[in-house]
Amino acid sequence: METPVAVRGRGITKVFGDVVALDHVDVSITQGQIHGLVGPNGAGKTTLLGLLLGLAVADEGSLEILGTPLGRGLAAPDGVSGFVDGPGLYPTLTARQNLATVAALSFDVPAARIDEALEQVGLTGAADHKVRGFSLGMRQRLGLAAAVLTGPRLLVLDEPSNGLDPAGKKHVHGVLRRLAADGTTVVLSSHRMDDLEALCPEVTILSTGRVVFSGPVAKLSDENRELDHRLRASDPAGARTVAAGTPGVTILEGDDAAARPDTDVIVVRARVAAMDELVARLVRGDIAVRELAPVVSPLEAAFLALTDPAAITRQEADR
Ligand SMILES: Nc1ncnc2c1ncn2[C@@H]1O[C@H](COP(=O)(O)OP(=O)(O)OP(=O)(O)O)[C@@H](O)[C@H]1O
Repeated sequence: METPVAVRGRGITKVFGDVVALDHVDVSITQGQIHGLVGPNGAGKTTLLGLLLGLAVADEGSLEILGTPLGRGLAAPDGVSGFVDGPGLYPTLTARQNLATVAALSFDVPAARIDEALEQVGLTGAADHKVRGFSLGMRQRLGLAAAVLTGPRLLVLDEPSNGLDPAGKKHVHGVLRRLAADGTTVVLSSHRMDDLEALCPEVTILSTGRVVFSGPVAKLSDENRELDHRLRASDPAGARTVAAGTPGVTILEGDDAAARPDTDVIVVRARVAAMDELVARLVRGDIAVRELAPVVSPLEAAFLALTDPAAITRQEADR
C-alpha cells in the first residue's frame, strides 16, 4: 500500500529577480510525520515553507497539499497553519489576547481551546502578560500555540527551536511529537542537526535551491564514508598505540582533532569496518572503551558533504 503523503511537490521553481530560490524541487512529505528541512543560509527553506503556507506562489511546478492541488491564489490552504520568519504577534496584547485574535479569524475555535493551547506550550502562567515583555523563547512558544489553535493537519514551522532554552526545547519537542502521534504532519526547518535527529525520521536537504537529499535520515548513514570519533579508553596511551596500528584508522591531532580539551580523549578517523576492528583490538588488549562517539552525527556529516560547494560543482560537472 502506498504511504499517504501530506505534501507532494514536483518541479517547484521560485525566482526572485535573478535569484533562483527554488530550482525544480521535488519533495514528498509523509502524512503524520515530522519532516525536517535543512540547508545552508539562502538554500531556499523559508521560500519552500512560504509556498506550503500559501504566502507565495511557485513560478513553475505543481504542489499538492493534503490531497488538494494548490491554486494560483495567495491563501493558506485548508488545514494548514504555521509561521515563517518568526511568529507574527501583537506586542501590546497579552498572550491570551493574541490567541483570541487568531481564534476570531476562524469560525470553529471554541474559547476553551485558547487555554488548552497556552497550557500545551507551557505558557499558562504568562497568559495575561503582554507579549512585549516576552523572551524570544516565549514568543516562539506562543507562535506555536497560535499555529496549533485551529487544529491543523499540516503544521509548517520555520526554526521553531530558535531562542528556546533546553527546557523550552524539550517541551516544544514533546508538543510536536504528540501532534505527529495524533496524525498531524509537521514540516520544520532548522539549522540544529541535533534537533532534526531527535525529531525527524525523514529530512530534505536543500542547497542553493536544489534538493540534494530527501528521505529517511537512516539512509544518510554511509558506511563507506570516513567519520571522526572521539575515543576515551581506560588506558589512553595503550589505545593510541592500538589505534595507530589498526589498518584504516587515522589519529587526528591538533586543530583537526576537534576534541574536547581532555588529555585522555583521542580522535580517530575511520570507516565503520575499521572502527569495528579497532574496538575488537582494544578489547583483546584488555583496554576498556569508555566512550566512542561521532564528533559530528551522520546527519551532520552527510549535510556537510552534500552541501559542500566543491562537491556540488563536481556533481554538476558529472551531469
Ligand atoms: N522576497 C524575496 N526577494 C528577493 N530575494 C529573496 C526573497 N526571498 C528569498 N530571497 C532569496 O532567495 C534565496 C533563498 O532564501 P530563503 O530565505 O528561502 O533561504 P533559507 O534557506 O531560508 O535561508 P536562511 O537559512 O538564511 O533562513 C536567498 O538567496 C534569498 O536572498
